[in-house]
Amino acid sequence: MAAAVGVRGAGRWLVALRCRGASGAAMSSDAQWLTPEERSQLIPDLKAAGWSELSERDAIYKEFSFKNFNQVCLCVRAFCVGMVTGHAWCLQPSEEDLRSSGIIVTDDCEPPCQCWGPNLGLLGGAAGAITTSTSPALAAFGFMSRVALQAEKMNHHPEWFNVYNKVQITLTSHDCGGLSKRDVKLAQFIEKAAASR
Ligand SMILES: C[C@H](O)[C@H](O)[C@H]1CNC2=NC(N)=NC(=O)C2=N1
Repeated sequence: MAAAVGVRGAGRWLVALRCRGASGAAMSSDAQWLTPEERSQLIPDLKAAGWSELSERDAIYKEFSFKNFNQVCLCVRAFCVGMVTGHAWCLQPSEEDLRSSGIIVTDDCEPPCQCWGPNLGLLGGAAGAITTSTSPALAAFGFMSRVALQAEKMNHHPEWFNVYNKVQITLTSHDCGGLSKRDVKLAQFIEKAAASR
């Protein structure tokens, strides 16, 4: 899978390790294994962020857990979508509509929220308010979607497992049979994606 390429320079042997694809052709420099120096520089940062090294193979692992987020008060009795000449169109989405869009509906608006229509001002007492938040499962899916797009862009894919709000991720480079710079780059992206949820 991997080949050691010796280069004679300045009286000593410099060794660069490259990963090889299925055809046996050396892959781009981006596909190189991590050098020992890079490992000692980059892996501690990832460990500090919660990644661990697997004992059974050269890979890193982290579990992400998602909670409710985007808690906002939403007007449901008068959910106004626009205004023309002083009149707002008010929809009345059912709880079922909201739930099927991944919105959690509870009755505990805290603090009591006021309902505002776009360009309209306070809608007043006619509008009922509920607390809403996106479901943890949907938060996990959103995170996975962002990671999946990046993985496609890099042509480098995580091994992952998702149940409800948990996403377990293992990163390794199959063509290298171990960690490469691509794993570090993807792990760094994953950290950002998890932080921006
Ligand atoms: C053919 C395709 O380019 C390869 O199979 C890519 C796809 N994604 C990959 N992802 C990972 N993690 N390792 C790889 O070696 C790899 N190779």
